[in-house]
Amino acid sequence: MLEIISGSSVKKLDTDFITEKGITSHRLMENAALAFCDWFEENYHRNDKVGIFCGPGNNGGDGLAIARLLWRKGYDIIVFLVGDTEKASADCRLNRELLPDKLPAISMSSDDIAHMEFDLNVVVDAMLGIGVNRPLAGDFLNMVVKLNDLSNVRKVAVDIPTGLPADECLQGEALKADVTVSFQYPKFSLMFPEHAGYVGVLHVVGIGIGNKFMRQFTESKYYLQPSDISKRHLNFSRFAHKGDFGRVLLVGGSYGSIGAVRMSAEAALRTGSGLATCFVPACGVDVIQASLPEVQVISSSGEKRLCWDEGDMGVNRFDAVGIGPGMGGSAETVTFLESFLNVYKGPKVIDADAINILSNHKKLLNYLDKDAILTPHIKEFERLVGHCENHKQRLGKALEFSSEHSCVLVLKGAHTSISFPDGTQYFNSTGNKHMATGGAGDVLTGMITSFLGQGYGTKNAVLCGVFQHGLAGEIASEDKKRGTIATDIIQAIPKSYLQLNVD
Ligand SMILES: NC(=O)C1=CN([C@@H]2O[C@H](COP(=O)(O)OP(=O)(O)OC[C@H]3O[C@@H](n4cnc5c(N)ncnc54)[C@H](O)[C@@H]3O)[C@@H](O)[C@H]2O)[C@@H](O)CC1
Ligand SMILES: [K+]
Repeated sequence: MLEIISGSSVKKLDTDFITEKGITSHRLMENAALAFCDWFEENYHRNDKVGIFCGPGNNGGDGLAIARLLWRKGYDIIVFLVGDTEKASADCRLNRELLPDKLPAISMSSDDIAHMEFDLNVVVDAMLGIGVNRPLAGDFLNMVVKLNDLSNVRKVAVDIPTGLPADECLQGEALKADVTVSFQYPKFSLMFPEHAGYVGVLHVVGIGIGNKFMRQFTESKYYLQPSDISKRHLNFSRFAHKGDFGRVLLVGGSYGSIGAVRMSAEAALRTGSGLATCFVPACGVDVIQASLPEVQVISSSGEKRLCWDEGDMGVNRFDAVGIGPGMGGSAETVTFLESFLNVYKGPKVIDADAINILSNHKKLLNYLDKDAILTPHIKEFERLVGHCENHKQRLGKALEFSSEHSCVLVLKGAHTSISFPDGTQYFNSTGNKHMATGGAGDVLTGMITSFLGQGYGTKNAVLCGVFQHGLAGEIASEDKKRGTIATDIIQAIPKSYLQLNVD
């Protein structure tokens, strides 16, 4: 499990680690540079022309160490020094002294920056790291603007893109990296969607600080890794029968929006549910039976919209329920949702239109409990809790909501966050931009519901569901890119099990 800790904790952690291990800060910087270079060698050729832009702090020190190590490996390197070298940190100074004489290092004056012409394939950004404490100005700003304007050049940020604060939202400008290679722990601000265009693809490389040591710094924020997920999966014996894999109910649909609940049901089956049933308005019955023969269908008496008839409608025989996709927000449906939540007492995923109904009828929030998982995207979330200025505020409100209503809150998007009532918050590491397609959320609902039905328990179900949904999206988009659609994600679920080595 990778912990996400604040910039100030990172500094304290580094200092404590150095003291306890009896190593120098220079050694830790060398570890960081070596880890970066291992990653770099796997991704870039020696015939690439690499410009390494170094500032005067420890981020610049990393850059200078990286320059020395890559140069020794035969890369074509040129170093550009930005900022006041008189103010260089001790480790930056030391790495400057260790640069081989033959490795070109150019101190960039303001004039040089203004007139600079680039002939580079790769930019390595080591101007400023987590020490940034004010918006960029002067030479740093000018250099960043110039680098951002370059096209056909890959930009790789060391630890964090220059200008991006570790814990806050960006004010002003920052380097727009294609890839960010962050050391040991992903910084909090790398999770914010408003920073996506600056961070690019995020990689985290270890620099030798063990998890055990980091525990004392925990801020209850975690970045999910494949190994965290594999161990949360249940094993089933060869004597298992369909009842062991759970009976799930997917509730939703309205005239013109039956596909949503159908996709949730198919996703649940592909995730392993033994039996999946859809509860839809009458107009949806034939659609589902004809297109998905593996599911059973319960018809609501409402022709075009879900209506609650009477009694408990037998819903408590299901092990888990996913409710909301495509159900709309008509008056009958509001009554339906209230009756459903009043009657059904098992684990449930509440999504899409059901969330919008909760936003418009706040008294229904009283039905939330520890077995409820809400999965809003950002707009649905803000309908629920009100407008947020930025993602940092949203993440704070997600934790508040989860604690106030004792439920799990999944805030969907890049690095989907999962907030628990005990104050822990997990961030997803799988998925990509090609998953931003209609129906992807319905697939997630089906997957989490399926894990709930298989007896995973709320926490394991939601973590496995979110992670594996992203993984299936990555697999689906490998050869489809922006042509990926939600049903492709469903088709890729079986392969996501193979990748996690879960049978
Ligand atoms: N022992 C450690 O702390 C380690 C740190 N590492 C690297 O060190 C980095 C942090 O180093 P530092 O704390 O020295 O910080 P930085 O290298 O990010 O820069 C700090 C310097 O920049 C100045 N500064 C801040 N905002 C500025 C702005 N907007 N414009 C111009 N100058 C500005 C500060 O006054 C300070 O002098 C990490 O991001 C990481 O790359 C790694 O080497 C791993 C080990
Ligand atoms: K940087």
